[in-house]
Amino acid sequence: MRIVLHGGAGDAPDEPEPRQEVLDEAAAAGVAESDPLSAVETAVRILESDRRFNAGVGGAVQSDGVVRTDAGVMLSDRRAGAATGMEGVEHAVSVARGVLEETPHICLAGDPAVDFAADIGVETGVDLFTEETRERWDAANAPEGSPSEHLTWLTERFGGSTSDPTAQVSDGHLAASNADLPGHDTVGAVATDGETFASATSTGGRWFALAGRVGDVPQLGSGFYASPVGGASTTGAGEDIARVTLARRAVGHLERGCDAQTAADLAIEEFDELTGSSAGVILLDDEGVGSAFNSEDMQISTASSH
Ligand SMILES: NC(=O)C[C@H](N)C(=O)O
Repeated sequence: MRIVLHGGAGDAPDEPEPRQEVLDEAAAAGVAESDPLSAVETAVRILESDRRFNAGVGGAVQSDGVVRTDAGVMLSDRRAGAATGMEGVEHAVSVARGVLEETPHICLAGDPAVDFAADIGVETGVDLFTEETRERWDAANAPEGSPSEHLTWLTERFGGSTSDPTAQVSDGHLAASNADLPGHDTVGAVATDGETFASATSTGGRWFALAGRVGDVPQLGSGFYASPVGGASTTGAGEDIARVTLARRAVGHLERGCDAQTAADLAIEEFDELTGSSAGVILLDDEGVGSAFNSEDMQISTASSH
């Protein structure tokens, strides 16, 4: 088994060493599994449980003061599952796996996704706040009121208009890093046993997004993708990642014959040109690993059992 993980693209983390240790521990636990889907699930679950990452516990808070989690998983044969907008679900990746394995669908959302999680034995009702995220939320003085009343307040904090692509081009780099808690970011993994690739990505989304916002992570081809030649997991400004279907784009470069590093570099170069925003990607193919980002930092870890 071979695996590569990322701990999110964003500002330089304030606790790089302990984060790296957790990433390395997750990679080691992943390669010990017997199939790629279990490898990515096991690795991502460890990261979801660590408060230093924006996934599961420690996830970003939406404009109504709720942490909602999202995840997606995909296999080389294009079976896929995702789950989004779940309150109180730490292990979104396991719900996404459940959607892949147990349903004829590729994505479940909101309260019904939480009910499905409970039905398949994924713990629900978990407090996803940490001391740090609680303090940050309390200091933000969110206004009471309807979603439209939240918009002025959140647009200032979210870092620019997300409905105006021109604004994203001019200040996308700022927008991506502005709102996120430094060093707390989306997590993802890609693994292979030499035959099948599995990709997984999990997140709490972006800080101060409008309640109900769904980013790239549970969108097939944006936050995650796999095909017979390899797999990808992305991180960064989700609206912009979705605009260019970054994970699909990166795997497309593998399909056209690029090695994993060239494919990752090309995908981020194109993303940068098209959106002016910030993102990162990890890729795995038969030969090796690729990773690229245009944010300040993106920690990764790789492990192999042979
Ligand atoms: N930090 C991240 O990677 C956030 C994630 N891509 C989202 O937009 O939901």
